Amino acid sequence: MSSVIGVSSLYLTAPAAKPLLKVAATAAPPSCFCSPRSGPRSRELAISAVATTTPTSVLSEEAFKGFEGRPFTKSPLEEHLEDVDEEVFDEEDGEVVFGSERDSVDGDELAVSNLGLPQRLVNSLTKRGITRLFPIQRAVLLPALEGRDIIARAKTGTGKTLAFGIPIIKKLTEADEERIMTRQTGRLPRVLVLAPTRELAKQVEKEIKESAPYLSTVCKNAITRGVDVVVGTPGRIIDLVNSSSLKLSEVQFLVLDEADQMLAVGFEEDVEVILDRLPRERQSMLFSATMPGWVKKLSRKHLENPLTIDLVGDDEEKLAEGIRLYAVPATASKRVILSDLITVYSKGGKTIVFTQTKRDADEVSTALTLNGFRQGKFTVLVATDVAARGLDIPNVDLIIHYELPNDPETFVHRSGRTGRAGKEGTAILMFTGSQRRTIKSLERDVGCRFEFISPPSVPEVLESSSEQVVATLRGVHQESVRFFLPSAEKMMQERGPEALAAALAHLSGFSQPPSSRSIVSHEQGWVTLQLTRDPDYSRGYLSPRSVTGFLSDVYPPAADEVGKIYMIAGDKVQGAVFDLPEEIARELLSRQVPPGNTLSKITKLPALEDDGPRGDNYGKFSNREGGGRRGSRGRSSRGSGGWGGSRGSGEEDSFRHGGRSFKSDDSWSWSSSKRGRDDRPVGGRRPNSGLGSSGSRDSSSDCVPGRSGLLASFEYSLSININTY
Ligand SMILES: Nc1ncnc2c1ncn2[C@@H]1O[C@H](COP(=O)(O)OP(=O)(O)OP(=O)(O)O)[C@@H](O)[C@H]1O
Repeated sequence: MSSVIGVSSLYLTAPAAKPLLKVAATAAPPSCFCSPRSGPRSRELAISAVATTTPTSVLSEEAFKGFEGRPFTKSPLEEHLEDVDEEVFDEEDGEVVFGSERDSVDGDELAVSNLGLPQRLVNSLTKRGITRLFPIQRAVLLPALEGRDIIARAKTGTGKTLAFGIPIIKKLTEADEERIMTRQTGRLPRVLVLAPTRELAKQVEKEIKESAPYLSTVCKNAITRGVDVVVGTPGRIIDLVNSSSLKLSEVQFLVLDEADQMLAVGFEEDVEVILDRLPRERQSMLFSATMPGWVKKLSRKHLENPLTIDLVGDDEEKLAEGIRLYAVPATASKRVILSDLITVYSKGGKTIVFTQTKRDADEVSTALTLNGFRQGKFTVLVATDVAARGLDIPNVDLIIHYELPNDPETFVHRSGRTGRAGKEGTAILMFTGSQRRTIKSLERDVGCRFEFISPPSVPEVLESSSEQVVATLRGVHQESVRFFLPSAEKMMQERGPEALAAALAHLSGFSQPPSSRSIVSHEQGWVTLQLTRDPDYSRGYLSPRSVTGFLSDVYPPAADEVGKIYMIAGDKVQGAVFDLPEEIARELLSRQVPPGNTLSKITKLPALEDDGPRGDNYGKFSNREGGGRRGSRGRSSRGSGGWGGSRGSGEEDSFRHGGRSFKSDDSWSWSSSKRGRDDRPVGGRRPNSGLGSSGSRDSSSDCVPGRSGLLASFEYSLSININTY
């Protein structure tokens, strides 16, 4: 987990060659400096706000409004920093500010009303419930107001949009107020925000519009009417520039949102063309989860002396806090398990189910529908990875990875659709037996831990269904209730509380008694048994063959009917689990078993041994440079070392995984032949295939208005199953 747990401060690493650090220091207790991150390559400074200056740039007083009363004196640590040997810093990376999402500042220092922001901006932020800055917003604000170019990274859902939005809006608003500018029609845009997908572009537009309704922000149209902020995908922006509908000559602020994703969806050329056409005098901010070679090259060429702000770091968990992680084996009947997971874990709230391809999304959403999930039980969006990045749908409670993501970034972004803006959420990974090792890789890459759970048992599903139905009943209108009162009273007289229980059972979809169900295959009418053997009584290890032998000794029909036998993982226990038809299991359990053997019906699966080669594409696809396995490369020895890692732009997309070395193209045919049993399509589709093969252009088409519009837009590329109460 995080190496900075319990340290509520920002960490600053600075090149000693640039010692002019100015620190708004609240002297941090010495313990703050004892982070394990301290190492030969970095020095850390605990501060509550940081600004840097170079000999040629002077901090404007304005930038520090709201931080009055905290003089810019050198802290003892800052003085120490100035004595630090130059060699310990990586000159190439320039100035880097590390921090943590856990950073907290007491008091009202981060209250938006105390930051010297224009009153109009404060009012609209407050109206939206945004009263205090989040850590990334705090970290970006001061250097951005100073005019620095910035490269930044923070976890999902932590408010990156307003991190660049607030300083830019402040500057635009003040410029307008100073000039008492009449809002000319036909004025040219001063801000250009590039986003990798139209959904994300639309969302950024919405966020800026709601924060500064007095500015004119457009996603694609109305440009001729005069505009302050233009947000779009590179493809769309290029089209507009080429058709002379958009002129970039007045752009003062450029934002590249999800820069690494631009690369992944094939926008690199468009981005470069656009950047070449922008005025050189401008401020640029680049947000990126990873730093593949292309992004590094881009920032070297187009950003000036950028300040890097990294609130994720190499060692920390890459997921936002507040996301509970579960992994559930789904050896068969995945869709049934999916339905049960949603029932039990969504608690009636919003769920997003991620699949890898549109076809799978279609199938899953159809299956959910067929399973009767249009009864208003829950709200589910089934989506491919195109929805994984950036989408800010409020209050999503549950993410289900119906199929394993191809790389750690996709996992982080999919999961990050919940647990946003400091809220809690749950992400569940469905895996098959052969994917157990991939989960270990994922844990290592993302720096997270899964709790392994069993598919929900029938009683769990019943209980959750009942709770949800009860919650739904609370929403039934009094007027309607009135009509049913006479019948209810009559039933209560006849059957007492049972009458209500029957109604709940029916509404939960359990009019018929629930039959037993295997927790391995989830098949109805089957149960799962566990056999364990005391090593003192046995010669040699338990194996599937010896389990069958045991069954034929105890009750031969059981040996004939037994399903696939899974061995329990670990050296301590010799055991196996297997499915049997309910009747046969009952008979078997009534028989005497040889001493040292224990046979029981189970409702939770123990950890099982791997049972074959990986059945997934984890690590085989990735952003062409930045994603994939990086563990052993460069200085980030763990996790997404693409950020600041040493992987050069010239490297090919080959990476090691689990002892095997893949090259994307070669590995495809290898994987195609292996994947049949996984019930997934074969062929050379990349993870973003929801966009189509020419995904980048598709994604740059028109934006869709509003939240409902946003969801509706997925109908072009994704399947949706949205149920509302
Ligand atoms: N200071 C704040 N206080 C409360 N809510 C905020 C604040 N800043 C942003 N938010 C809200 O938090 C949510 C997440 O913000 P945003 O979409 O910018 O996150 P993000 O970091 O860009 O996430 P992702 O990496 O997934 O794209 C949004 O609904 C936004 O309105």
